[in-house]
Amino acid sequence: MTVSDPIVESVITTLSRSVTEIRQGLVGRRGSANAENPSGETQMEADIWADDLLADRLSSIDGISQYASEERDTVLDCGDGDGTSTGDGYAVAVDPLDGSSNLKSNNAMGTIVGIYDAHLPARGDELVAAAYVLYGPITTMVLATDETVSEYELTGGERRLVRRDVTLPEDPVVYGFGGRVPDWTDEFRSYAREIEQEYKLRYGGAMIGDINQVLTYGGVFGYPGLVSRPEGKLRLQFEGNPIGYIVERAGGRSSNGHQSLLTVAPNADDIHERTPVFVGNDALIDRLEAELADARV
Ligand SMILES: O=P(O)(O)OC[C@H]1O[C@](O)(COP(=O)(O)O)[C@@H](O)[C@@H]1O
Ligand SMILES: [Mg+2]
Ligand SMILES: [Mg+2]
Repeated sequence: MTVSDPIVESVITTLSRSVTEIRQGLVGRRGSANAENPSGETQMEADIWADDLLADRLSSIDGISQYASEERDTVLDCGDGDGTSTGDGYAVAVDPLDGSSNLKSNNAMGTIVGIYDAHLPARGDELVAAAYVLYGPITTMVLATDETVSEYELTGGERRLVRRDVTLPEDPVVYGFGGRVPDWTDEFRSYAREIEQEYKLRYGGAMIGDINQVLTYGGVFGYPGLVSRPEGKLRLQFEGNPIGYIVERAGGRSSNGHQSLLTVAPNADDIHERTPVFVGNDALIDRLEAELADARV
């Protein structure tokens, strides 16, 4: 199934062709690079390598004007004119390897790409498409556009549609929350205590693995603001917005605890801005926002 927007289609085709190589290239790159990314986290060799590979390929696509990623300080200007609303192309924001600390223990990881019809940093509702790749026992991709959400299996550079019109199951089954429990706020802890009585825990240390559980079974994923770090851990441009877009297109909700992630105005001076992230079935996000609202009054 091809995407009607040719620039989005080119990005998705390029991503699909690159993931076999990324997957194979993880072998031998499981060590730390002895460097920090702009968020102050230790980079793995594979983080830097996957970022270089995707920057090279995505920035040379006709119609892509900016490339930004979690692993580089500044936005790369690819200066490409075309017929998009900014007049100079779409911007791609990438998490080249999501959950790369799982490389050491050989657990799930992902790649996330958001395609914005705006200059970065941008609001999530400027996304025209977003996709994630899950490196599990098999490699899959979930792609959301304004039209639909689809799941593909990726092999040998090809993508094969396995699920069309993906929607969140109505009856939630799973939950996963990040951060250490003593570092949770009282309000979030009381929400979590209720949720854990009702649903099954699924938390794997890679957001993409956990999000795919929620999209498959229904439920809620959250990485909350912490007492020691109220802004949370995940990044708005590279993680919160694309995942919020995918889950909302699949019929669920996203939130920073108070409003849809897609309506958050980004800090123009900080492409690496962090945000609390919550996504899942409507009712579970409504309950969360109600609980956190109590903390504000
Ligand atoms: O180790 P923690 O605190 O549970 O954090 C895990 C979270 O951090 C992340 O690994 C952050 O993403 P990166 O690996 O891309 O930095 C998420 O995938 C995951 O949900
Ligand atoms: Mg990540
Ligand atoms: Mg990453």
